[in-house]
Amino acid sequence: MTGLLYCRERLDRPHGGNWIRFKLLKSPACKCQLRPHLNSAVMAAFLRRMYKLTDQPLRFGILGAAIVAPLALILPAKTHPDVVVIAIASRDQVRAGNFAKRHGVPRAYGGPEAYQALLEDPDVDVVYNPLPNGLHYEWTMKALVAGKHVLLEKPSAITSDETRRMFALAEKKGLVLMEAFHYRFHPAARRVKAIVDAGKIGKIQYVDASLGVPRIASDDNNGYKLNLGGGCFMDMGCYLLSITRYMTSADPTDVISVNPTTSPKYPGIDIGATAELAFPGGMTASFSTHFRLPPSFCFIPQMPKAFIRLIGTQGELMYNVFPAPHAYHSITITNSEGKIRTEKEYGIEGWSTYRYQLEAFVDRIRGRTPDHWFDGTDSIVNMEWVERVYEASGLGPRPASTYVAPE
Ligand SMILES: NC(=O)C1=CN([C@@H]2O[C@H](COP(=O)(O)OP(=O)(O)OC[C@H]3O[C@@H](n4cnc5c(N)ncnc54)[C@H](OP(=O)(O)O)[C@@H]3O)[C@@H](O)[C@H]2O)C=CC1
Ligand SMILES: O=C1OC[C@@H](O)[C@H](O)[C@H]1O
Repeated sequence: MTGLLYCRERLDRPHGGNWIRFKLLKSPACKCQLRPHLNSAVMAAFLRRMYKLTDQPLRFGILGAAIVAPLALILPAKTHPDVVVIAIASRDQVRAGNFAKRHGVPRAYGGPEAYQALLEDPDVDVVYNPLPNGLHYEWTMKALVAGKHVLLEKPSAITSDETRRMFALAEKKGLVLMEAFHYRFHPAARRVKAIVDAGKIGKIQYVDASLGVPRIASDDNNGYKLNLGGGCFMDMGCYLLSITRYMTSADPTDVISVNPTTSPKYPGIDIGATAELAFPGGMTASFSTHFRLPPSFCFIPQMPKAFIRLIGTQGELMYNVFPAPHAYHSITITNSEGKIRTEKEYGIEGWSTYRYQLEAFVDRIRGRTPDHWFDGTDSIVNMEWVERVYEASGLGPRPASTYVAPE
């Protein structure tokens, strides 16, 4: 790190405010832009670390060599000056070693006791839990008992009772626990919320939201396994509930109908589902989600679908590609006269939804006020309505964890 030089340039942002861009001149690949109010604190931490003074960055450990881990944590961590990923644990020693090597993670725990060994590593401050849904509760509880903050993948658990217990324990232990609904932290989502909150499309009467892919990975994907908390509404429907609740600032009051698509190949699993839910004030929401969108005219593969459309008394808003706005998105507002306006809000260059999420999560751990935050109650309510959708679907509940946490 010796001889690193920095240059600062001030950038004018289209929606007000200035960003300071720091460039590590010897490392052109590592480029980050920092929010003005964080500049001094983050830069100070960065410099202290560089000169090997006091502040340790937060040291993350990952449970399971999950496919999503590089996208959701490893890559975002590279541009976060206060985060290092120091450990990976996998049930398989070779997988742990390969993951560590590929992603430059210094410690690899492998074998049947690997997850617990990572939790007992005193150098790990924070645990990222991207295990299959059915294991979220057990390993989050164990991580909290071990005194670690937890970034927990969505959906938070199998039942709202599990979610409630996890957040209660986090609170009791003074630890930060967050469900990784990354989409919420991106400026595009925040812009949509601001438009809706400002009443630009009037009072919301109807929401149409969809998340589906032509074919999710392989047949042995955990999404198809009931014992691991699989199911399309668990995996993708939870986003639709979450974004609808977030954008409308309202929680459902009833499940009107649910129609799951099933296959004898995957007992108890919805490979897709449509659902209609009631909200206060007569608002309704229609959700549609699919692991395998059927081809159009039986042979033309469908494009992935990922949108929320909010219809209000004075117009409507369509937010397209809400889970990955950093890759592409559009926010289209149609007013009551039929005039159409499209906006985009890409935020900081190179920052994905996951990078924004990491920023907020770390801010929270460090005692700063994140730009956006949502607490355990939000996750509990979301889980409650995922459960209710399954009850109404006829498929019944996903099997809850059998793990019994120590008193
Ligand atoms: N935020 C996002 O954008 C995304 C979030 N997710 C969420 O991340 C989580 C993981 O997703 P998923 O698709 O399952 O990821 P993976 O299929 O990659 O599985 C995650 C890891 O769980 C570990 N594992 C532990 N026990 C089991 C078991 N009995 N069977 C299978 N794997 C096991 C494995 O690690 P090992 O064998 O190395 O120990 C595996 O790599 C889910 O909660 C999902 O909802 C998923 C995709 C995107
Ligand atoms: O979180 C997710 O986002 C994208 C989906 O394709 C994936 O199945 C899901 O787990």
